[in-house]
Amino acid sequence: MTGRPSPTTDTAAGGRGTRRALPYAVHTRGLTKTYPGGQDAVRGVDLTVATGEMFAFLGPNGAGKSTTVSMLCALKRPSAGDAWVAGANVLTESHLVRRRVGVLFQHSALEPDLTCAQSLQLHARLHGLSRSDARSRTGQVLSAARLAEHRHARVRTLSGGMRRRLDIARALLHEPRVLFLDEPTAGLDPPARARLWQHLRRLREDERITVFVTTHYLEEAEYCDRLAIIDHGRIVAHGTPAGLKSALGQETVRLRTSDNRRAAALLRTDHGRTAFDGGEEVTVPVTDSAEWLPRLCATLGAHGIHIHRATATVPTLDDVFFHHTGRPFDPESGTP
Ligand SMILES: Nc1ncnc2c1ncn2[C@@H]1O[C@H](COP(=O)(O)OP(=O)(O)OP(=O)(O)O)[C@@H](O)[C@H]1O
Repeated sequence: MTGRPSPTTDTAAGGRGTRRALPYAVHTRGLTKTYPGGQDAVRGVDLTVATGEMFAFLGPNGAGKSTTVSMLCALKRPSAGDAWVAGANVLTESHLVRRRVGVLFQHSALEPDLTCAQSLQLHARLHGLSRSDARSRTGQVLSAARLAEHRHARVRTLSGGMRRRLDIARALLHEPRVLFLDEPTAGLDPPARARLWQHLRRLREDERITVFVTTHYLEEAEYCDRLAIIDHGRIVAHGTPAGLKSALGQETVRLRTSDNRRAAALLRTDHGRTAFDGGEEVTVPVTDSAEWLPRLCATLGAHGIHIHRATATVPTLDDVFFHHTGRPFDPESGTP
């Protein structure tokens, strides 16, 4: 890979004042990671994330999200392929990559017994900031995190959501260009998750950074400009949430019947539809539910299957996942 021109070539030295507008914050080609022992965690990932985007990397547990993030942050070495992040190559310019990215992993890196300000100043010093710069940058990131009034509170006394905001503040201390967050909402209740997303959107505007978030919550991917779905180490779909859904050109008919298993089998054989028995209901992707709903119900009625409930819905990201993988999205199901 050495010597190949980077699609995000950046000759600026770094630092906010000298940043150049790069077309891509992240660009990968055939990015691959095979762990010792033969575990193929990431299998030839091609990905582009535009500068300034809020990007979601969606996949079930074990799909390869954390491994990809680690390679993009130059913390794990790819087994094959190329990747550039914020204009630097992860293999040949790993020191630049590490300087230009902020990363938040699932476990907090903060010292529970220090105060918020002490902990951040310590990390700022670890990034090489002078004592006075560390103090002033700590003040800035605490304000951006809406935690200025908690600066003297001990880290362990913060709520889960506040702690995550403080973790994000820590990742922003050295003014990264790309912020990677690995499942930032894990362990938070739904209202705290919604507040954290609001916070991320505000930060993206205020700090003018690219935000790359991994998640296994389908609804969180909806908050992003674009997303990629990873499954068993491969990208199965990428695009805007609306684009991915409309590309299906489908609505979903949902039927609760007296015999879902038989109903799904009948719709497959009689109508050639992809009918899935999800236990509670049968789902059938169709192009026009107004046309298909009566036809499907008539077929089931003719075979003596009673319909308790029939509804039609526009596509969801769940449907997108199903379309590309042939199975419903289950956060726990990704391990090869
Ligand atoms: N250090 C390692 N050695 C061997 N296998 C690993 C290692 N780290 C991860 N794996 C395996 O690689 C695959 C991808 O793991 P990874 O953690 O990247 O997935 P993930 O999508 O981030 O999952 P989660 O949502 O559970 O964090 C899994 O099968 C996992 O068991």
